[in-house]
Amino acid sequence: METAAPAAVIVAIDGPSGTGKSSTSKAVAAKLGLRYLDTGAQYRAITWWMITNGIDTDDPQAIALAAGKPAIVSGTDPGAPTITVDGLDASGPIRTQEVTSKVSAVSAVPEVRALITDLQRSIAAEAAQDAEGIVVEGRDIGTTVLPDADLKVFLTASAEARAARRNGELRGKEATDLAATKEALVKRDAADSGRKTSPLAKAADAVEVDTTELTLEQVIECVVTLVEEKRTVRR
Ligand SMILES: Nc1ncnc2c1ncn2[C@@H]1O[C@H](COP(=O)(O)OP(=O)(O)O)[C@@H](O)[C@H]1O
Ligand SMILES: Nc1ccn([C@H]2C[C@H](O)[C@@H](COP(=O)(O)OP(=O)(O)O)O2)c(=O)n1
Repeated sequence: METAAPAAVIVAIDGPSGTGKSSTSKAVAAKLGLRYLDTGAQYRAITWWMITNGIDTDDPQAIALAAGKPAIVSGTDPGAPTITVDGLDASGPIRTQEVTSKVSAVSAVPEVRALITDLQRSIAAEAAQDAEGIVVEGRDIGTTVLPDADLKVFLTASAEARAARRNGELRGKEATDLAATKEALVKRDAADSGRKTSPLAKAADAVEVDTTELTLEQVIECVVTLVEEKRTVRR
């Protein structure tokens, strides 16, 4: 008797900055043969385009008018994720402090969210058709983008732990002051949680994992187990 191919699995991972979403999502997707989408990179990409095209990032109307202009393309291989804007590799420029400081304002504009949300849904639908599924990480994936995801995980960690992790990444490049990193991170979380349109929030049916005292490997293992449980139930 022929067995039907297992249905694709859709995993949503949300949480504040520095909780380990990107590292965990990439590793889980690689281990389980799934695709990977970093939605924060897409909001960073549109922010970078606004800055380089002279759009005032404090002017929501100007942002809304320009939102449809850049073509943002995400590559979803967890081993080598890519992001381009109008065909240009944006992976470096989207990580500057200038983009980080402006991304919350740009991503709060409803027209930006509508466009990027559509893009995210089409990437997830394609992965469900052509691959074994996808891990999508961000702020509103479980609540708004993919409310029917098979598994929703909400990662948390203390602000101190998150600031220390971020400083570990920045060391030797830009600022390394722990208090300043923590302040900037808390400010961004507050903006992302406080905006009107699909704020950073835990979905009611998400599994919350506090990563403060866990190693990255422990978090990855925890999420892999949760995905495998879902797959077993459905097979
Ligand atoms: N549980 C953990 N323990 C220690 N460091 C971690 C842990 N999870 C992630 N990190 C590190 O913290 C930094 C931020 O992680 P990242 O995955 O980019 O978080 P996010 O995507 O939530 O902003 C990275 O340098 C990563 O290696
Ligand atoms: N689904 C998402 C993902 C990110 N954003 C916005 C809000 C975040 O502060 C920025 C940047 O997200 P990103 O995940 O790259 O941020 P960090 O890796 O935590 O620094 O994008 C969003 O509004 N919705």
